[in-house]
Amino acid sequence: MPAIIDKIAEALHLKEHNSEEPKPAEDSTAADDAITSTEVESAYHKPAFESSKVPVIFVLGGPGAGKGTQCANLVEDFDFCHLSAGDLLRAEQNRPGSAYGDLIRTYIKEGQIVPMEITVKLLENAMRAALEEGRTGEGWQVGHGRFLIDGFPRKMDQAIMFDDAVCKSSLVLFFTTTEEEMLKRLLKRAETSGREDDNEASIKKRFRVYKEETMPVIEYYSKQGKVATVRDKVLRSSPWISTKVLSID
Ligand SMILES: Nc1ncnc2c1ncn2[C@@H]1O[C@H](COP(=O)(O)OP(=O)(O)OP(=O)(O)O)[C@@H](O)[C@H]1O
Ligand SMILES: O=c1ccn([C@@H]2O[C@H](COP(=O)(O)O)[C@@H](O)[C@H]2O)c(=O)[nH]1
Repeated sequence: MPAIIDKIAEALHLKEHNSEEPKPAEDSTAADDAITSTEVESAYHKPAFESSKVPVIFVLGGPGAGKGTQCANLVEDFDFCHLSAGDLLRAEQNRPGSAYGDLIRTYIKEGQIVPMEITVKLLENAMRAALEEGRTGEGWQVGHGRFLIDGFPRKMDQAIMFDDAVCKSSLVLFFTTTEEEMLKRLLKRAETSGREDDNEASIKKRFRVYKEETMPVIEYYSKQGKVATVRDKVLRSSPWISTKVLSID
């Protein structure tokens, strides 16, 4: 089985892994029983969803790296609910009566990152709605579900807010290719996408924001051993075939 599937299976608790095995209780002393203020605080500021019941996989990569394309494959393979942060923002932008429509439009056109409170709330609401839908399938039962969150977190503040307040992420799938290739793909996509940011000026701004704001997020999760990278040379050999057949380095 290719390594990427192992990583996903582990994130979905389908696979045995040793790192978080509960340790058998040892004889305790009064000192051992003391609780720290950090423990008390974290008990009162729990994320909305528990990662053991609701595994979340972030999907990151530059604009046009193929995140959305590969997510569609993973949905079929693993029964994920796929939430694209960009799609949720565009839906909110176009929702009649939205207080944030104009703000979101301006940020997207400029390739800037919308204030985190808006995006994190949209994601939390969408997750809650999916969990309450009564969906069936692998990983789905009352209070349980599995999510692929595409194009998020784009910035460190979002990553921390989501992990703390919504759900601790289990894995980051990182799709990477050259800027030249991404530009070519996005200009091609522009012929049909109707996206206001699929034009050369916006794309260049998105590349800059990606390097300055999103790469540090990938490094942050990488240091935690949570990143699985899929490189373009692997993707290119089978671009339309499920990630199932791909390997990672
Ligand atoms: N491996 C690939 N080889 C060639 N073209 C691809 C490949 N993957 C995706 N594409 C095409 O490139 C374009 C961008 O892909 P996609 O929308 O999946 O990227 P994305 O990373 O989700 O982009 P964005 O962040 O801008 O939403 C699409 O038109 C898609 O059909
Ligand atoms: O967390 C996010 C995700 C996206 N945005 C804005 O949306 C556009 C388009 O995102 P795609 O993932 O390419 O659909 C992005 O350039 C940002 O402006 C965001 O602000 N926060």
